[in-house]
Amino acid sequence: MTSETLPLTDYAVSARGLTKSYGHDSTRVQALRSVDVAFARSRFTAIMGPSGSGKSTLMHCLAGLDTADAGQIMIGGKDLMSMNDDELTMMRREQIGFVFQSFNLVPTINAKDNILLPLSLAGKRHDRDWFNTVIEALGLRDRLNHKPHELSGGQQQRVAVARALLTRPEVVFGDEPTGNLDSRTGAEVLSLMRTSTREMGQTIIMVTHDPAAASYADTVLLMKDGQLVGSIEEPTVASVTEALASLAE
Ligand SMILES: Nc1ncnc2c1ncn2[C@@H]1O[C@H](COP(=O)(O)OP(=O)(O)OP(=O)(O)O)[C@@H](O)[C@H]1O
Repeated sequence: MTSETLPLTDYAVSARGLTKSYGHDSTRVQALRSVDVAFARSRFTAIMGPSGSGKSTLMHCLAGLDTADAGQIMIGGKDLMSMNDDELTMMRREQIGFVFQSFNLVPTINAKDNILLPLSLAGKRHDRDWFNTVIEALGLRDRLNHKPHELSGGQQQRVAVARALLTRPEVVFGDEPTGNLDSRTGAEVLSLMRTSTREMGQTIIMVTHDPAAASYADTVLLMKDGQLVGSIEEPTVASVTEALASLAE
């Protein structure tokens, strides 16, 4: 079934007519121009495009971190735009995982407590079996008692990925998740993210500038001037690099 034929509720995340501008009058920038997009479950999608094309704005709106001016966003069958602040906070805590370039771990607590933090904040107990599955998959078993500064960059990012996966969110958003890692460590983290889509059914949406990172995704969406202008299935470094070059023309 192609993405066009699925009803919107069958997607982990979808948006229709998403529009967003910044500034006023002469400084006004149209960051998103009526974007329609849908992300099927258990898929790893990368969003790419030239600087200023609207990638971060799209991701921040989809994740409820920024507010679109108009349009509809559905996450797990729920309408994000109609939620009040409390509902949005709950949605972000329980249905959305985040992996940022800067890891964003709490420095004073160990890896295990960092991984459990979103559940602790929500006042929920963790499912031990799932915790063990995630820890084993990410190779973190012998690092759980270490504080972030006692871990390498790659290990810190694996802790952040584990934290994102632990709530079994509808979607994990990655914002240049390997931007601070060397290429070998980045490749390791990306493989683990891809494994989580294949073996755990996780849906992942990642913004990146790096064709090598994007080649781990199932699909690359291409943006230009606040619009989606194309997509690549089963991307390779070469096909992504070529597509980006033609966008820049
Ligand atoms: N807070 C803001 N205030 C004003 N303009 C903004 C703001 N955030 C983004 N913009 C503008 O909106 C447009 C889209 O920006 P966005 O950050 O989404 O692009 P991007 O594709 O993620 O860029 P990059 O690859 O450089 O991170 C740009 O023209 C940018 O200058």
